[in-house]
Amino acid sequence: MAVDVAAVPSMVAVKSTTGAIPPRRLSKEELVGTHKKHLETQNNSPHAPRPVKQPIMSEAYPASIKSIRELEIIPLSELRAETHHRGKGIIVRAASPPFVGAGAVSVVEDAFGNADKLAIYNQADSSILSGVPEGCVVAVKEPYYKQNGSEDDFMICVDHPSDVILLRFTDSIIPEPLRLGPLLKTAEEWKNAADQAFIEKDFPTAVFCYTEALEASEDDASKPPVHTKRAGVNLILGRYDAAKADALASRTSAPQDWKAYFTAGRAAYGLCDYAESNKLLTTALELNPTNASIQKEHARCKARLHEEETGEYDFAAMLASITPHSVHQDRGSFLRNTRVGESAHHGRGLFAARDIKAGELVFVEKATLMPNQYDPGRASAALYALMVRQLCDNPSLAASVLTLYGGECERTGGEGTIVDGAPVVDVFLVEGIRTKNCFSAPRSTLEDTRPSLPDGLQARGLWVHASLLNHSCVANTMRSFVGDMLISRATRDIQAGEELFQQYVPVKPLADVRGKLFEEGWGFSCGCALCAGERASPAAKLARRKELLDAVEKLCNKQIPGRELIPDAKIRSVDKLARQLEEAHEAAVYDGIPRLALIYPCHWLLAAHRGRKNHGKVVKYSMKVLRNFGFRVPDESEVWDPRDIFTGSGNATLMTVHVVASLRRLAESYKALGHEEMAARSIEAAEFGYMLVTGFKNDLTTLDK
Ligand SMILES: C[S@@+](CC[C@H](N)C(=O)[O-])C[C@H]1O[C@@H](n2cnc3c(N)ncnc32)[C@H](O)[C@@H]1O
Repeated sequence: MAVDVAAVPSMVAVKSTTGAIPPRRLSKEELVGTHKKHLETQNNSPHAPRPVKQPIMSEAYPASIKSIRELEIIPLSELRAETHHRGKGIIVRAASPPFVGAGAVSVVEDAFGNADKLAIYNQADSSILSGVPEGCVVAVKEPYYKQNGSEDDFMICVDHPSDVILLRFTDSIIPEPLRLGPLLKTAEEWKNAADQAFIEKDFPTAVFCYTEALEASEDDASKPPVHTKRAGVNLILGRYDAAKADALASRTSAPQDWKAYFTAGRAAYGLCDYAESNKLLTTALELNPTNASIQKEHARCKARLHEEETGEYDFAAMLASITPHSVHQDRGSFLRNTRVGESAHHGRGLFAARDIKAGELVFVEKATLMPNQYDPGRASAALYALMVRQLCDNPSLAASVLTLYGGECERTGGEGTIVDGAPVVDVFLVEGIRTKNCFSAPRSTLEDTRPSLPDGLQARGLWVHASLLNHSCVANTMRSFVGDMLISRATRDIQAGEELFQQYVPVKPLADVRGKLFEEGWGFSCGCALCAGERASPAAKLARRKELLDAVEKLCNKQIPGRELIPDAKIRSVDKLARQLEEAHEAAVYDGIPRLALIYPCHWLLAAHRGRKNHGKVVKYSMKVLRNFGFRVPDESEVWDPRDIFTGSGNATLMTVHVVASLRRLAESYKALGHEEMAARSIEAAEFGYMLVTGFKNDLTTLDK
């Protein structure tokens, strides 16, 4: 089932019945009656988009880490309202087809003749439980029972996908009255049913039936072909861990084992484990050296290993390959310039594994998870849904994803472990990790710098390596995107062993506004050279800077002039405010750090003088803009080398596309003033800066298009 996502509002309403067994609940007939009406609506619009129920963190509760076999099985009649039944479980049979919306809602019955409603959320569409078939028996671990509207209307609400398990028909835990007995008897019958489901493209059912075939099989010799088939279906479903395990289980020590190694190699490739994939494909090739499919996959894998090793990418070709339907790049991640270590600022951080020169690649990382969803109303929910799905489908992901910082979210320590055959996935932890670690990414940063392309649409993604970077407003790395590839370059020379930082979000000019953003969004107080430096400035000075910046913004309408002629009087007014603002930056505090509040007025003056072809003034204000970003430039336009600003400005510079734009204006005016050499140097510096911003060498004229 396609998951088309949008956030779903919470329906929680804590009622007076909290903790009590409800005196009355809807009867089975009432439940079925209402359910049928819902099903009729569903049947009228079978392809309606399926929303995602994104967790509400204030309602967080941990996923069960117990096996159903450790829990006390209770009847539905013992469920208490608004209660998490710790230490308890229920076993129920679906007595209706599901109503499929944000979750799958079914009428269920237990072995004691009770009926109730069961709502299962957050199941991947690769799981049968995303649409609980009528007649199947499920166990719900440590269920939560909630009021659902009217006084007698309740439902069992399962948020964590691992809190519900589909029981095999032969499972001895199923109480007698719920037992149907196996629908099919022999392994052969199950295999045939699986083959049929496969033909009908019902892959989750095919996996279920192949699993039953393996369980029903009485001789080991008949199992390898079933493993081979289940491996193939798991590969289609993107369940790469299971596909690899099945493929390896299908080996028989015969030359035909090349198929097993080939499938296992493709599964390892799907997990982006190219070293493992290479090993498996090499073995496949040794067993079947002339097979063209293996040769092709092997060559592809080698190309990924080459990228991982060298950091050599054809970024322009990658960009050209992007279409609205395809943003994912088949590339390896180049991470060897960096290492993970303990940060003095917070938890883990990334460090330079060698000296890295300004402009060099720090790392290039393929997204661990990034849905092709750029709709602002859906991008976050899509990433959340993908994270949950992948953690269910590929338990090996837990090692990198679930160890990421999750904010205040409580952990039991059991997250990611396999219980009752499935990984424990706590949706609140997943959401906590998403909010603290995800990045927004345009389809391409280069395209995003075009003034004529103002859509500003961004997907949300998770890059597990990049998310280990701590924040600094004056970061020594800068990220850009080509599809789902994150490119990180050094904004200045970095020595081996130095901690690497990135800006989490564009930095706000006023220290208090900026600080609040970090505190509220990520729970930290920034200690970078800029923030620490500005803390030494008294509140009265900050208030003065705010007042003056407000005045300039109001006077100029927060716009930047184009080529139009701005009246002298207005230029003089802005100039006066800019000088006062400059005076409100104490020399002792701001020596060697950016003066962000001055960037807008200087940028405005640069543009206003450009409109009047006042080239000397354009040079002056371009240099001021650079200075205010923290770059070391002389006060006056003497002979100097703009190409040195990235390496000779200390460790407190701030890099954005506006630096590039100012360098271009500088070049233009130097040229108009006849300083050809200075113009050429400025252009070289602008090109270098544009490479930092966009991730690779690009033509500056894109900024005019
Ligand atoms: C994506 S994580 C960064 C990696 C993190 N240090 C870890 O151990 O996984 C984001 C969290 O790191 C912390 N953090 C990031 N930059 C920081 C800084 N400059 N100072 C203090 N804490 C910081 C904040 O708690 C933030 O919510």
